[in-house]
Amino acid sequence: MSRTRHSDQQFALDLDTEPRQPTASAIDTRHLFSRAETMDHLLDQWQQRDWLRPLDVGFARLIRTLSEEQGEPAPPLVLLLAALVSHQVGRGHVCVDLANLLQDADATLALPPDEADPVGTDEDATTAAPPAPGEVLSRTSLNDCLEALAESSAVSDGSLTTPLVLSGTRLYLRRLWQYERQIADGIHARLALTSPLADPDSEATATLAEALEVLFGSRPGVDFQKLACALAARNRFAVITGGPGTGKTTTVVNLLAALQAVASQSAQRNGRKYRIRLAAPTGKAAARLNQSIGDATSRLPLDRLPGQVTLDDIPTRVTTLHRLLGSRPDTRRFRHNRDNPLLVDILVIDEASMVDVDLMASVFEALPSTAQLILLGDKDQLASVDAGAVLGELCQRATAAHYTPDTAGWLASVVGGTLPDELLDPVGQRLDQAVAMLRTSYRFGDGSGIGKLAEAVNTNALDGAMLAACRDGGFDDVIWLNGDTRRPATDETLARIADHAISGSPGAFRNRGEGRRVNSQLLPPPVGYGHYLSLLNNHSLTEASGRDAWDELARQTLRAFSDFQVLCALRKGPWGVEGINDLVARQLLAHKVIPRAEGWYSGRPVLVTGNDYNLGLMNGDIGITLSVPWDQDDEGRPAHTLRVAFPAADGTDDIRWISPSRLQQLETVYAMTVHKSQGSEFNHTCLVLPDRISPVMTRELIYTGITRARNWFSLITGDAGVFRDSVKQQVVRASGLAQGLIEQ
Ligand SMILES: Nc1ncnc2c1ncn2[C@@H]1O[C@H](COP(=O)(O)OP(=O)(O)OP(=O)(O)O)[C@@H](O)[C@H]1O
Repeated sequence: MSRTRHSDQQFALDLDTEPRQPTASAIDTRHLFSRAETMDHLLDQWQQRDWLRPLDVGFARLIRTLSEEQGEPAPPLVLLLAALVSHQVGRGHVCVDLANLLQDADATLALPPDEADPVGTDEDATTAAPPAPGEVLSRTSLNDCLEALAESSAVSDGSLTTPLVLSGTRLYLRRLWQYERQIADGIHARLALTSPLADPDSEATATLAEALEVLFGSRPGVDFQKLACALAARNRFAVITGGPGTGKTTTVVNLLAALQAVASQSAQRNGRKYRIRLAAPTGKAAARLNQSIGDATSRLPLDRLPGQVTLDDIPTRVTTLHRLLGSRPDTRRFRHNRDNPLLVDILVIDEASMVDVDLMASVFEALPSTAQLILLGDKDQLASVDAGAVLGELCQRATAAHYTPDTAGWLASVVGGTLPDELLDPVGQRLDQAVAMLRTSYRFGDGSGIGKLAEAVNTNALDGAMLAACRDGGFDDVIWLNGDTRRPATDETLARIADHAISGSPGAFRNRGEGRRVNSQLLPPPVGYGHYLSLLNNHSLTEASGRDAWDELARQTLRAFSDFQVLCALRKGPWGVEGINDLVARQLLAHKVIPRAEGWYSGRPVLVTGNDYNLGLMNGDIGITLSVPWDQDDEGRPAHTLRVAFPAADGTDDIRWISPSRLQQLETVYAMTVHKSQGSEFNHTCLVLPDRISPVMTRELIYTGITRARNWFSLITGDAGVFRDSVKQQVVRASGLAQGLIEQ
């Protein structure tokens, strides 16, 4: 069978086609797999019900057109699978594993969606409901699918430029297959590079061991931070994963200091230090890392390290990945790529769980082939918004480590100590030897409810005792405001959320949240949004105040705003971000702490929802609207105007003031989705869960929501059972990255 190469441009056609007019005829299921028109009709009906996006159906249609142009009409089964793989990509999967799809289509596809019209209750009684995807797929088999795909000119194993790629039983959109390959190749090539540090008897290894001894000292048992440093130093690609406060930042700063010590002693490098860059996926995450990197760097015992390592050798500026790679307006292509690589020897990416396959592939493309890449992140957090779960997949085996005897021996000579047997594996894979998991949280002490609750959620151990402790004041730092009511009245609960959002309900915490110490520091009691608004409403600045004074007020207000954040699982409805934003704004207006509840007003907090390269704003940036006296009235006197204050993008303490009229994509942010909160941390976080479960409410989502709280966590549920049930739901994203690394 001949196959023709299609240009990439053809595949990039705008697939977001207009939906076709509804067709009233019933689907003749006998011809589903023999007539493309019948399959087309079925896909149309699924689209009309919002089960599929126009993009998914458009993609299937494009394949049909391209195949017909080749004189080889695509089998209807291929059209079906094309639409479904596109649907899955929209849900964050990199591919569809056909074996899983055929085994349990409903669960794999989450179709029909819960909120859609139930099948069989079509409003138009003359129209029979279309069969659901699960029912359609039950009429075929894995073999049929593989055969149909093998015969289609739209499919190849990737060696031809076809819109679909089949790898084993995994079916990909070509673009995503390419990203995955690029990542796997980049990792594999780096893991195959030999380093002088791999030789336990080399001078470089002796310097590394000496530096690690200075930085960490020796302690009984395994020091996982020291171990992580050693492994990451030895490999050109490494992952350090750990929950909140397990010392990822501390570890990486020590690692960079140790590597600079090795570089400065290396004859090969002639004393040249490494060029190091630090990056994070969002501005918010970059700003947070800036702060903690700065703190950790200032504690380095540089004078005791081997070599001449100075503060200048450890970068403290963290940039966003988009900025690092050189994003350009109106194109997805970055300035830095294979032809124009980054000038860097070591790149550290924090919050790597948020990086999707597309962006990660761009990182590998822009990195020089020998540059070292270190990923930091929490493997248990929600995966990226767009397709892929790169960090999660690379860390699949992190808990049990799987270190080989060779790695264990090397670690013993560099780090000291003996690894426990349960972390050893004589047949551990190459990647395992470059992954380290930090296991002790220094942020949450032993008594911390936030730490305990997060762990219980993560390990699916949310038992009655834990729920009772949250409900009945068993912890200093956790409250479940309405945990005593199984199914509270919606109005009452929403009113409670509104009150809580203003005050933070310190009275509901033990001792009103007073007198609590964390790491011997006395904490102020928990607050709500009333806190930052009172700062804003009671300042004493005037027209005569200089720009510095206004900058300082903005800084303080932004800091105070980050002391509290309501997080929602959902976007829409009364329990979602939209409903809660509206609810809180109305309550703040009723308390007269904001002048209006809609449009622009002093005190309005906003979240940027799309990158704006011209303004230098990134998706996820948060700003606060202030009334500033920088306008002039008709007589030339100073007049107040609204400006939105954003923290500087470069991680400095500067403030950027932007006129509201210039801001295009944004929303009010009294509430934000847990997804959007990734990479951020708030002193007090309130997680709102709705009154019924939905597929988006998963263990990862609840864990991410809880771990956004640094010191205080409150939970409000529309139905108590939803909390427990969400933790039982776990989503595994289909991808072939881990498999690809094994097969290389
Ligand atoms: N080995 C250690 N001994 C004592 N304290 C530590 C140790 N490692 C880290 N810490 C402290 O724990 C806190 C959290 O550390 P760090 O910021 O490095 O963790 P992280 O994993 O990067 O945190 P996050 O989850 O917020 O990104 C810091 O105050 C740090 O000083």
